[in-house]
Amino acid sequence: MSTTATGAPAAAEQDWAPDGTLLRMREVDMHFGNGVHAVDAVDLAVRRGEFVSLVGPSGCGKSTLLRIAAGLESRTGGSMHVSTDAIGYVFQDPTLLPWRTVLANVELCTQLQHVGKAERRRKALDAIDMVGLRGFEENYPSQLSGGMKMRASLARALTLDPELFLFDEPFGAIDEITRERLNGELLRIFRAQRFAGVFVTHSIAEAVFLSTRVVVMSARPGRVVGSFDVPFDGHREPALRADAAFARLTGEIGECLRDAA
Ligand SMILES: Nc1ncnc2c1ncn2[C@@H]1O[C@H](COP(=O)(O)OP(=O)(O)OP(=O)(O)O)[C@@H](O)[C@H]1O
Repeated sequence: MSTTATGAPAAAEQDWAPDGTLLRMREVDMHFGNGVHAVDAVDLAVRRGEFVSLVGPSGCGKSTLLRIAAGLESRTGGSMHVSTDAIGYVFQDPTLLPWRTVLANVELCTQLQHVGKAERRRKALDAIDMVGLRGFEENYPSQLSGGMKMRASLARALTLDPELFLFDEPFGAIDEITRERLNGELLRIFRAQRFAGVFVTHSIAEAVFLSTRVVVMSARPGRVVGSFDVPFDGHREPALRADAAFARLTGEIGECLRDAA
């Protein structure tokens, strides 16, 4: 999917991302019809193999930006290029269908894409394996914990083999220990798949632990006010959170966030 500033398809730009940039926003603006100016001239570029977290005060337009990137919302200004159709989206709510088992929920997206039965079963079982839900295929959502529901939601998105993976605060409602475990598992999946990730969170520690870069947004209308490269290598262990360099970086980002609020 590649669009111009007016939203029209730009066929000539199909191969526009030779450097692996899968998402590029330039001066993206969002004015809602009710007069809310949510996003103000945001520049954001994310390459394959980059995991970028967005942090910012509540209501600064983080979810709006993700929705624009996914094509769920039309920006009112600026330009955007998304150079893949393989987009995964994980919402804050796991959005599982209560009458379907874990396996049937995870098969839903590929089923909607008319992927053949054997292939979608294989993809679903692979994804269930990847998120650590093996053995729970026949359970219904009501039989799962919050963390397990989120794993199922993640697995469903993984079946699409996303090249651009968008996460809207997926672990916000999950207890801290489970959240840390899920962070480790998401990092492992990212290392294996090397998609381009954009992750919205209110937790600076989560952003630093997961990301290659953390982008700080101002209060509404959201502008980018800071961008911090995360220097740690991909093999991050939970103990990293106690590291002095980790604390220094979260401190700097926190300061930027306080100035931006
Ligand atoms: N469809 C809409 N119509 C009108 N206003 C909207 C719409 N969607 C979001 N907004 C407004 O746009 C602003 C940004 O909302 P958004 O959900 O993007 O913020 P956020 O940074 O993700 O917030 P939070 O961190 O609390 O989840 C808010 O003031 C919100 O009320």
